[in-house]
Amino acid sequence: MLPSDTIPPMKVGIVGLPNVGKSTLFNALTRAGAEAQNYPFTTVDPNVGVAAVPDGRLQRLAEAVGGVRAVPATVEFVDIAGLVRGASRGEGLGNRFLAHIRECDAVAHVVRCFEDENVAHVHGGIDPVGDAETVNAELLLADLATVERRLEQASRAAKSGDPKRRAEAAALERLRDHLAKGGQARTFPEPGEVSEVLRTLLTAKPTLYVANVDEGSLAAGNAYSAAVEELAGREGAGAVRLCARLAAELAELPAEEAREYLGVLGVEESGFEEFVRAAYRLLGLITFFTFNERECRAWTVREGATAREAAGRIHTDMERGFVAAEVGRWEDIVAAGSWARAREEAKVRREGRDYVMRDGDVLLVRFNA
Ligand SMILES: Nc1ncnc2c1ncn2[C@@H]1O[C@H](COP(=O)(O)OP(=O)(O)OP(=O)(O)O)[C@@H](O)[C@H]1O
Ligand SMILES: [Mg+2]
Repeated sequence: MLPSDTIPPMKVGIVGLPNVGKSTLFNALTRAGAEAQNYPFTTVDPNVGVAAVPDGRLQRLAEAVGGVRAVPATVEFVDIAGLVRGASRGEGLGNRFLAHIRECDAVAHVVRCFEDENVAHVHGGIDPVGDAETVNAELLLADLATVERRLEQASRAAKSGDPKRRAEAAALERLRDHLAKGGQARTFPEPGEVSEVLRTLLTAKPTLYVANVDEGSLAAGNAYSAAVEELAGREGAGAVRLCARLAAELAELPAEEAREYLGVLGVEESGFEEFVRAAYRLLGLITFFTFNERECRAWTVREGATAREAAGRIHTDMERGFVAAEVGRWEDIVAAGSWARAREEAKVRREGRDYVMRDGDVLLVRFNA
């Protein structure tokens, strides 16, 4: 039986100006030890790493189903080189990183919200909204160029008089005007008309702003992070607050020590757990669980996935030979203390292939190999 490695992992690209903390965040996420240094352009080739999705339910479920090993779901992160003004014209490392962003399913946009005179800022002062706009302007210009090219092709095709082609050209024209006025593709009001080109646009990607604050501002935020949250609200993007440096340091400590340190700062988490969860929500992903006598595992599927599709996440053979599924809720299994007990209590249902999975479902697949 082959694992279903045909399904690409969800990929989140980490973008932002140089020296704002992207690689530091990446390290915290993946503990991959990507080089984080106090000078711009430390990162030239994107680092790709896999992060476990923090999920407090998993450990409890693993205990209930027999005290087995807990295996978390994962998301892939790509640490992309710092973006500078002129990138859309190929300045700095221009086109290279625009291409890297294009390959991602979502974008985490890191903005500097910490003051530290030892860390150079590429444009002088701390100005997270201005920084974000600099990066966004480059992404927008790149998108505008893409749409202009498509519009040119569509206009030529529309000369034939084919009404479908003409409608397409008209929609592209409206999209171009939207971008030219500074609107991100994400907020274009008629996405249905241009869905194909939208898939290739950088500003159409689900975006999460990451306000990278100093340790002391983690609990309550600061004026910079508040401004970033407001910006995100205006743009239909998400926002989280974290301290990348702290998260990276804590990733190196034993769990108990890390918890104590966070307690001193008055927070439960360094913000990085919330970041992964927010990225997950942003992508419209949900988690389901499976278990056997060796391990209890969390899996990722898109919202709306059916039981059969979920089975395909585990093994292509399970999808192909799918017969039925037994489905329980994680909290019922934990409350019952075991799967067998939950079944006795009628907390486990039999479902067919078209059952729509819910976040927190525990799935046992019956299939013909
Ligand atoms: N929250 C924070 N508070 C203080 N310093 C921080 C914080 N986050 C990151 N730093 C520091 O900022 C510097 C730059 O970080 P990092 O190398 O991660 O930036 P980068 O965005 O990846 O830069 P580049 O675009 O050059 O690759 C490092 O010295 C790092 O320790
Ligand atoms: Mg870097």
